[in-house]
Amino acid sequence: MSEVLRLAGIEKTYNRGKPNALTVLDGASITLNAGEVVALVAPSGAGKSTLLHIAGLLDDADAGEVAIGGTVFTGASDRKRTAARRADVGFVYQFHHLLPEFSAIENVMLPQLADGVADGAARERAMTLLERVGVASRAENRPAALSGGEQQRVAFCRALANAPRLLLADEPTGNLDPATSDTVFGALMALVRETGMSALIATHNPELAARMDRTVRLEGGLLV
Ligand SMILES: Nc1ncnc2c1ncn2[C@@H]1O[C@H](COP(=O)(O)OP(=O)(O)OP(=O)(O)O)[C@@H](O)[C@H]1O
Repeated sequence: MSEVLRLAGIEKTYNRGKPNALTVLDGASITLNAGEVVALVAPSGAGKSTLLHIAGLLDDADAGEVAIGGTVFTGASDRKRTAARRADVGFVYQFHHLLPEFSAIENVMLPQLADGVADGAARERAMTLLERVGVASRAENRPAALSGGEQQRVAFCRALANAPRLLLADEPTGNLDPATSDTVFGALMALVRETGMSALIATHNPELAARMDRTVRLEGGLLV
């Protein structure tokens, strides 16, 4: 099976060499194969966000190897990392981070336009994604006019707009009430399964974790 993400022996210490140095990752390793959806569980402050940022080439590890689609990015130039991030990785955060001055559909079109997709094609793909998660009727509204669950669904569509092979999500429904979280998470999982992408999804919710293929726990800087 083809490998989509490999983290090998990742180490990260904040404030390295200072009295307040804090080692967050101390040899964390994981491999995600194509189509695999993995729950990342950890106590607050254990380093989930740090790990996801390193996996998504947003932050550098002190040691260890990050490979996406079999290409190793350790020591790669910023240009190469940015290109890989744009082409291969979709991010979803606890808060949607949609651009407030653009409509829902424009938010989903923007990453495609930045990638050189023509306006018409970008609009069509955005609409298809919004339909799949049940928010097509709100496409022309700005984020402020949408409910929290709707905003988060639009954020999922934006993360998947460029058909990345890897989705990294940090408590993607952590901001929603339990019932909404359950439905909105279902919409995300349906999209992920349909596209066959791999995903690493941080969650505190054991019920959501149980809906993924397996769970890894971040403990003492290691993934177990
Ligand atoms: N830039 C930074 N400089 C110094 N310390 C940091 C920095 N970023 C994070 N930390 C610390 O590293 C630890 C891990 O942070 P991180 O955000 O990765 O945890 P987390 O598991 O995502 O937490 P939560 O579930 O609460 O969001 C925390 O103790 C945090 O205070």
